[in-house]
Amino acid sequence: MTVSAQSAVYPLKAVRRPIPRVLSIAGSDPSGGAGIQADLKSIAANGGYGMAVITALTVQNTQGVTAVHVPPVEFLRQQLDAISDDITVDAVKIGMLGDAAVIHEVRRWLGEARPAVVVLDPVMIATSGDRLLAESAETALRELLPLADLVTPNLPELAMLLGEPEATDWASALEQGKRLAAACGNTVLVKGGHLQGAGCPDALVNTGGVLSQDVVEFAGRRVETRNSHGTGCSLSSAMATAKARLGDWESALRVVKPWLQEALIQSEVLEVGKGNGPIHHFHALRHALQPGDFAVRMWDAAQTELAAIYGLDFIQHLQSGGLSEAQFSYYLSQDAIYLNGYSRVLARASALAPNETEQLFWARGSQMCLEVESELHRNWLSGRQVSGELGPVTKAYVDHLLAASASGSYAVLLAAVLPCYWLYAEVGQQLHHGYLQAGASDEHPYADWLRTYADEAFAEATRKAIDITDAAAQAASPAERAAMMEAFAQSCRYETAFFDAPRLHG
Ligand SMILES: Nc1ncnc2c1ncn2[C@@H]1O[C@H](COP(=O)(O)OP(=O)(O)OP(=O)(O)O)[C@@H](O)[C@H]1O
Ligand SMILES: Cc1ncc(CO)c(N)n1
Repeated sequence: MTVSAQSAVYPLKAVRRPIPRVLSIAGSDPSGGAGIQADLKSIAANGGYGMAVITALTVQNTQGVTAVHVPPVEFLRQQLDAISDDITVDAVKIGMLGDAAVIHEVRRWLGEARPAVVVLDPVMIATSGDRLLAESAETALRELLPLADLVTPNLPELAMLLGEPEATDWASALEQGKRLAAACGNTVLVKGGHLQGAGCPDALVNTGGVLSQDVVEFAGRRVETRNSHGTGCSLSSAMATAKARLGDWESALRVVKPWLQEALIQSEVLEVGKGNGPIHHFHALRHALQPGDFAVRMWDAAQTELAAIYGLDFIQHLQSGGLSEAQFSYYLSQDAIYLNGYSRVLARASALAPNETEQLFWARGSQMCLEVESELHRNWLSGRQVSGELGPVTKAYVDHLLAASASGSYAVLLAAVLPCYWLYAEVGQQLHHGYLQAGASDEHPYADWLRTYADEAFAEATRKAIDITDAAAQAASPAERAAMMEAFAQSCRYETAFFDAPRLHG
């Protein structure tokens, strides 16, 4: 076998500029879905540093454009020169130009600044059908085409630039693309967005041998959505960015097309406007968890078990006073055994804690468990008939906690230990409240026990334990967070089982 220099197993592309500096010269869309607003999002989402020189202001929302204001061209010149006097521009995307004076000014600037990559989106008419380029400026726009490396017309724009009728099928759109590319001497991105059918293809067309073939097609599925406002702006600025980063148009469209398709698919979550809504440029960005977010998720996950706990005979009879002495004694004895195991697990949390504050918090919790355990023996269990044998639910619950402590993840361990604080505090408060509501009778057989329940110091410790666990979730990886939710939910189920164990095993 001969080994050639071109036979790399995985031919890596040379990165041209890791974070290209990309300038958008375009109009403003205050609704944020098109124009420079879309361009800046698109540039950032595709790994570039975005800049913007505004050619025109539009009064626009997802339903249409109602006014256009083109500021003095002198001011445009100052903006463009301010950028190129100071900053190396790796790529330029040109969008809405408004009128012929603006086009001439941009043309002058391109001739002087000579940016390495120029993408021209020949914007004439908005998705809503409103004009964004004065009719008298169409000739000036045609003359600008040869200064661009890539032109990205939609089908009506392609037809207008050629002075031909609009293509109604993909094959004739590609033929028109070839004619425009040959006329301008550059690459044309022919877009299938305006065609009908299940597919939504795009193609890069260049008749000068720049591409691997004259026509390079990229198949795509049509996304069923009204949210197509600004797809053309987003595509052209993403292409400018990806070209500067990856070095060639084909590599650029290979990453940009799937990105755009996903942005269309996920656009529904944005819920912006009543008309043609924007696409979701940052669909790939995982939003960082904010403080309190994970606590809410855990609380939501605990609701089913909490409802189950309130429905248990044990809890209802403890509240009413009808609970049998045997079941109450079983519960107390298992609680003492459980607390001993729980104390060891909290000591492990203390050992894994990332700082002294948390180390001390769990160490104190661990110590408190042992104190409560001996108080149970001293004050509650000494006069009772109890076996002191390890029950099946107690064993399973403690084993689950020990397994979580063996996982080595502080965050997962905290999620496992939290329900014992949180659900117990919650149930305790409800039981105590119910006892007070019913008149706080001394005749209640479990009056002493119910009085100990609503302990403010324990509620405070519970709040702190929730905050620490929430913070640990913020620092955790997505996989670790999933394991946290699993460990938390499992402990919640054991909390329910623990209250139900006296009925089954007592
Ligand atoms: N429904 C869709 N599903 C998938 N891709 C689409 C859809 N609509 C448009 N696209 C893609 O979006 C890009 C822009 O295409 P389109 O032909 O809509 O441009 P445009 O008319 O200039 O956009 P704009 O709506 O911003 O004026 C192309 O890559 C096209 O394939
Ligand atoms: C400012 C601006 N530029 C371009 C378009 C094309 O979508 C638009 N709607 N608004």
